[in-house]
Formats: sequence, C-alpha cells, structure tokens
Amino acid sequence: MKIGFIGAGHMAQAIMIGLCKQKYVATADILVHSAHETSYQPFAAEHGLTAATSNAEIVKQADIVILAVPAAQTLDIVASLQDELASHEPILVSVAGGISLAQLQENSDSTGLSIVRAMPNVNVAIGQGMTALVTSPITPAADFAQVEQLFQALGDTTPLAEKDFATFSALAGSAPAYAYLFIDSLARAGVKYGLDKEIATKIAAQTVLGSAANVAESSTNPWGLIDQVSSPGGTTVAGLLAMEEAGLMTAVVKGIDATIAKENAE
Ligand SMILES: NC(=O)C1=CN([C@@H]2O[C@H](COP(=O)(O)OP(=O)(O)OC[C@H]3O[C@@H](n4cnc5c(N)ncnc54)[C@H](O)[C@@H]3O)[C@@H](O)[C@H]2O)C=CC1
Ligand SMILES: O=C(O)[C@@H]1CCC=N1
Repeated sequence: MKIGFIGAGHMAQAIMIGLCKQKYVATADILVHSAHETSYQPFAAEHGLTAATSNAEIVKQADIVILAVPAAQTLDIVASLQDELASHEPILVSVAGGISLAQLQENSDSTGLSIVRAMPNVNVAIGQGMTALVTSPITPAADFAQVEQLFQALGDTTPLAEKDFATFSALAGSAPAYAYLFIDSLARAGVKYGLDKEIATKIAAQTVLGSAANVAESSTNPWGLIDQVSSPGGTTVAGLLAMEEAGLMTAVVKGIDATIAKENAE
C-alpha cells in the first residue's frame, strides 16, 4: 500500500514520522509533495521517503492520499486534481480544519470517490495521537477501515459526527499547544523559585504525563482525583483556590471558545 502526502508541513510531517516509527509501510511507499521543495525534499531524503514531482503524481501513485495543506487552499487543490482523482480513485483523506465532506466531494467532482475527514493532532508523531474520523456516506466501509487502521497505529481514534469537528479540533487538534503552555507555565514557576529551566520542564512534563495517564486509567473523574491530591488544610487546595481566583478554568474555556469561533469563521 502506498500512502501519499500533499503538503509537508507540521501536521503532515508528524503523521509521516509516526508512520515511519511504527514501520506501518516501507518508507519508500510513503510519497510526498508540497509547494515548497525546501520543506519536502530534505525531509523525504532524511526519512527515506519518495519525493514526488507534483500533487498529481501523488494522486496517480498512492492508494491513500492525505491532504495536509492550509485549509484555505484545500478546495482549490482538490479541484485542480479532479482528472487524476477520477481516473485513479485513491481514498482521499483531508485533515483541513473547517472543510466539510460535502465541500470536498463537490470540488473533487468525482461522485464515486472515497473521502474521509480526519482531525489528528501532532502527537501522532510519537504514537500518542488523538484523531477524529468521519466519512462521506458513499465511502465503502472497507476504505474507511483502512484509514481508521492507519490512524489507530498512531494513537487513539474516535468516529465523530461532522457537526462536532470544530469542537474536537479545539480539544484535541489545538490543545497540544495549550497543554505545552501549561507545562511551560509550571516550569517557569519552577525557574522563578530557582530551578534550572530544563530540569523544571522535565519535572513538569512527567507530572502532566503521569496525571493524564491517571485520568485515562482511573474510573474516578478529574474532580475526584483533584480531591485525592488536596490534603485538608494543605498546600494544594491553597494553590487551586489561587488559580481559580486568577480565572484558570474561565481562561481555558474562553481559549476553547476562541478556537472554535475561529474555525467556524473559516
Ligand atoms: N498543525 C497541527 O497541529 C494541525 C493541523 N491540521 C491541519 O493540517 C493542515 C496543515 O497544517 P500545518 O501542517 O500546520 O501547516 P503548515 O503551514 O506547516 O504546512 C502546510 C503545507 O502545505 C503545503 N502547501 C501549500 N500549498 C500547497 C499546494 N498548492 N500544493 C502542495 N502543497 C502545498 C506547504 O508547502 C506546507 O508543506 C491545515 O489544514 C490544518 O488545519 C489539523 C490538525 C492539527
Ligand atoms: O492551528 C490550526 O489552525 C490547526 C488546526 C488544529 C491545530 N492546528
């Protein structure tokens, strides 16, 4: 099976690195092309991938085509590939935020094309991704299963109604950035009290990693886990109350509101 990438930016590279690490296919069976030679050719050479000469070559050669270009350009690129899509009929996977299955279908102008919308996050690079998937009604179950299997190799997946994609994109697509901000804020506080930044970052990252694993494994919800850490009259409850006074929960929800509003505006 050949997996082709149109676009070689942050998201595409994270998926390609994840596929290489998982040895999902032979590296030469990962094909890549993007608008900027300087971004895809050295990357392809470094990882033993096949650099294709055009977007059309990707469509002609790949069984699954992953479109990972800026959302604003996605539909024009699909429209420019109508002939190749119609004659080669790969499974088309778009990771573009805010671009619907109906728009993809309309611009591909190929009524029988299998189309899947995926919203991964950058953690697919280390096999810890969280990806939502939704398929067009005419996509055969076997084609959807191929795409699902690919993303399952790179972490967890969930089928999701298309109407919820903007919310998912905020909570999983963008939220790695928000989690990094939280980790960096913890580390910076450590620096304030004299810790070396590198050591403080390691401490903060491992603490967040362990806490996330605890939430995932525990049958108790996060509030119950917060209570377990908060000793009566202790330090944690003092910290929690100060964070809430500064509006941590409101700040997070407002951040998600803004993320969703931006996606819906595109
Ligand atoms: N960065 C992330 O964490 C996530 C990004 N996405 C989606 O992935 C898509 C790409 O985002 P990033 O990788 O962050 O952007 P990026 O700016 O890092 O990469 C965009 C890539 O598209 C290529 N490109 C632009 N025009 C092209 C054309 N006409 N033909 C071929 N390639 C072209 C560029 O050369 C570049 O390699 C967006 O639609 C975004 O919504 C989805 C989930 C998470
Ligand atoms: O920032 C963005 O627009 C993309 C979508 C989800 C994560 N990154």
